[in-house]
Amino acid sequence: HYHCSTTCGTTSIVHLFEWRWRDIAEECENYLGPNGFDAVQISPPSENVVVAQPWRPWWERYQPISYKLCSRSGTEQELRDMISRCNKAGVKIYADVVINHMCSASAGEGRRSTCGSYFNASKEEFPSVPYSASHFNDDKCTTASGNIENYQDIYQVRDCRLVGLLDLAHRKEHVRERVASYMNSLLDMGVAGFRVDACKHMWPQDLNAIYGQLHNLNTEWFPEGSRPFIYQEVIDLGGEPIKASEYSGLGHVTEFKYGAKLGSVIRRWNRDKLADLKTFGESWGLMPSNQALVFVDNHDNQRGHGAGGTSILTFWEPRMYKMAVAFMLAHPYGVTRLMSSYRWDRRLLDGKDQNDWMGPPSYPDGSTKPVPINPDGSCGGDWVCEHRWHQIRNMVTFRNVAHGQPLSNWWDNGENQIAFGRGDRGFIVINNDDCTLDASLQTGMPAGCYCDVISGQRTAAGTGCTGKRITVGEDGRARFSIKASEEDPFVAIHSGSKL
Ligand SMILES: O=C(NCCCOc1c(-c2ccc(O)c(O)c2)oc2cc(O)cc(O)c2c1=O)[C@@H]1CCCN1C(=O)/C=C/c1ccc(O)c(O)c1
Ligand SMILES: [Ca+2]
Repeated sequence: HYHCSTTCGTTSIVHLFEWRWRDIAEECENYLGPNGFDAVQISPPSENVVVAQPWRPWWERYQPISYKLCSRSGTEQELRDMISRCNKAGVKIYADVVINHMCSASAGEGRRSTCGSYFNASKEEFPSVPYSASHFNDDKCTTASGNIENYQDIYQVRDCRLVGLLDLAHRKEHVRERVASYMNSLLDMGVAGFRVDACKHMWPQDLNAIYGQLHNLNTEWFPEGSRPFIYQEVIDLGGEPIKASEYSGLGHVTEFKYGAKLGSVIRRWNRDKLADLKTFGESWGLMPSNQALVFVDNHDNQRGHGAGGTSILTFWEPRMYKMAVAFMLAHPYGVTRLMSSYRWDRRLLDGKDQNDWMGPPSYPDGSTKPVPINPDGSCGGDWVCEHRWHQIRNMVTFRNVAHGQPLSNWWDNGENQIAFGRGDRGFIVINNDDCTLDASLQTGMPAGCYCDVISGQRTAAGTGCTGKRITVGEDGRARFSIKASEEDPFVAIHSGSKL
């Protein structure tokens, strides 16, 4: 209905990176469901190698040992419990699945794994799956080292080892069956979709064969015949022969150009300016909106060296970050994913963070710490919880309320002041100039008083605003005045924030 503040079109995914299953279950019930988040992307739930050097890096979870469901985030039972509780709270679970490879060839042998399963990397033996040497691509790879040496060679990129990771042979029926069985075990538990890791390194035809074996969603929570939502990680910033478009017929694809370009515009690099965003979308070389999974930053490129390079905005630069996230959530392009991070001891040296490998807040034994929620709703410890910042939370609601409405009433000053609406459901004004924005703008909204959801929101009683108040006249116009010095130099109103 008109004021569908949380249910009309839940549209945002939040990546609760490295969170434990028990904390995710709590978050679904206490926060994500009530605030209209669509889904949680969880870290890889499969058993992975325990890396000692560097000590327990975040990327150890991208080196599988088996498809047993025990990891740093918890046990299989805790995973099942979390999925059930989140589904009941109206929050879907999308699992990050690592199916291109197993662990590094140099990971040794023994039981240094999160479930204690035996493996022998040099002999390519993973008895808990089972995989053995014939299930890897050694005979297909043509490089001397067996590793990917040249990203311009599409055969190497698919059939050789990515940084030494044992490359699975998806052309073989046994491997396809094992991978599909792993994904089906998650679907049968109630998972609603997948973030498929490193898709650039797998052949579309093999992925198609695997996806074709996937079950429908569990009917305990989803309508009969529902299919998993799939979004594929393909790091394509141009310059490589492998394109995101090769995968878009199989499911959504991550659009890494989005965060890179948005970061450059908001940082005002290379004379990029906010007014240029009037045409943001396919004309910028991005993929069609209905294929795109978009984000400002992700778990890898927020550490500086990942895809998108140095223009990527992160929680380390909160003022620009909130502006970028607000723009992304207000703009109709793509399916939006929010990053929820932890802080680490960043140590920049010649532009590279020496500690970019650091894992989540943890105890001396390596186990991950819980996420404490403070009385004011922020997170304690080193958990950043960007998704709990009120500006971001309120823009998730904005996106839900504006779901399906077209971009409308664009205005800009030719520099770094812009405004645009979503039909008659929402309107946002952003000042990224060094001077005050002072303008009377056509909002397309019904006349009345609205609360700005960035500087505050409607009071619980719905009688007043805790932040700025915007009056829209009978002609749909409203006056906006935003100083360049404000902590958050942008204003947003929507039909759910009307008094
Ligand atoms: O220096 C590193 N890696 C080399 C540069 C990044 O290359 C990687 C890419 C990668 C990077 C850029 C591309 O264009 C591309 O096609 C692939 O994807 C991965 C996916 C995995 O599941 C596991 C990995 O170890 C990687 C990886 O190392 C450190 C040490 C090993 C892990 N790692 C890392 O930096 C780990 C990075 C990582 C891990 C998981 C991811 O999903 C991801 O996107 C990156
Ligand atoms: Ca591969």
